[in-house]
Amino acid sequence: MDSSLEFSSSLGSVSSLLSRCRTFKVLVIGDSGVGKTCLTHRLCAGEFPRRTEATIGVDFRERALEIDGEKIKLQLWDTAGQERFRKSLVQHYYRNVHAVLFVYDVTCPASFNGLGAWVEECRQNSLGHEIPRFLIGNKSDLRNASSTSCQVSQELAMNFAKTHAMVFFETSAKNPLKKHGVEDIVTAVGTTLKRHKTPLTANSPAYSGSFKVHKKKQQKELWTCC
Ligand SMILES: Nc1nc2c(ncn2[C@@H]2O[C@H](COP(=O)(O)OP(=O)(O)OP(=O)(O)O)[C@@H](O)[C@H]2O)c(=O)[nH]1
Ligand SMILES: [Mg+2]
Repeated sequence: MDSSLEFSSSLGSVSSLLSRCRTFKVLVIGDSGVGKTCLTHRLCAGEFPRRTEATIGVDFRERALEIDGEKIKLQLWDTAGQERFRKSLVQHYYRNVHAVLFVYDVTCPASFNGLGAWVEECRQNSLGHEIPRFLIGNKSDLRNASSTSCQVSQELAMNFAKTHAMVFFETSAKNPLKKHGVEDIVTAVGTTLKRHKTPLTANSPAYSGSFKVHKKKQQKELWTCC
């Protein structure tokens, strides 16, 4: 081979190596209507979607970030909360997961009480205890608007997080105050994963779009609510 050609092709592979970054699969689970889609939009695009529909199957979103000089990518799997839209995909959700975000709605105690079932689903799909878990109470902007009897206290959530070895955050995908910013979540997940020693997917293809469960007929949205 021509030596100049050889040199330029090896330069090409070096630059492609440099542009690769470790990609981590982050599963986002929780009851329907807690705001997983809005939250992942906020984490990845920095905005609150004007309108959402119940997720069918899974939607993929990516967020690139830099931690201590290393560029990494979080590949967020925004899963369907409704059983009928997720059941055939559950095993795919859990394959090669690097972290899990458990989301509930702070103004909907039912969604908090439902967390046990999500922890159980993780167990049934052999999610190891070494996989970092994060508990996120969403819709904190509604705390002042709803009565305290219909809210999940931070103390209760912190106890749950402690029992299940989760890192706890409360935030709002709609109106994140600086104090409860979603960037803190991104940084915490990224920092934890960067340190983590699990095998990583390097150079994995960029995911975007969605993977739908086949629907027989269009069904109306069903939000769990208080
Ligand atoms: N006030 C407020 N509303 C929110 C917030 N996040 C989501 N919502 C609203 O909650 C509803 C459900 O949000 P989604 O993100 O679609 O819920 P989901 O968890 O993805 O639901 P599934 O896809 O069915 O599992 C929508 O009407 C959102 O506008 C928030 O932080 N504050
Ligand atoms: Mg959704």
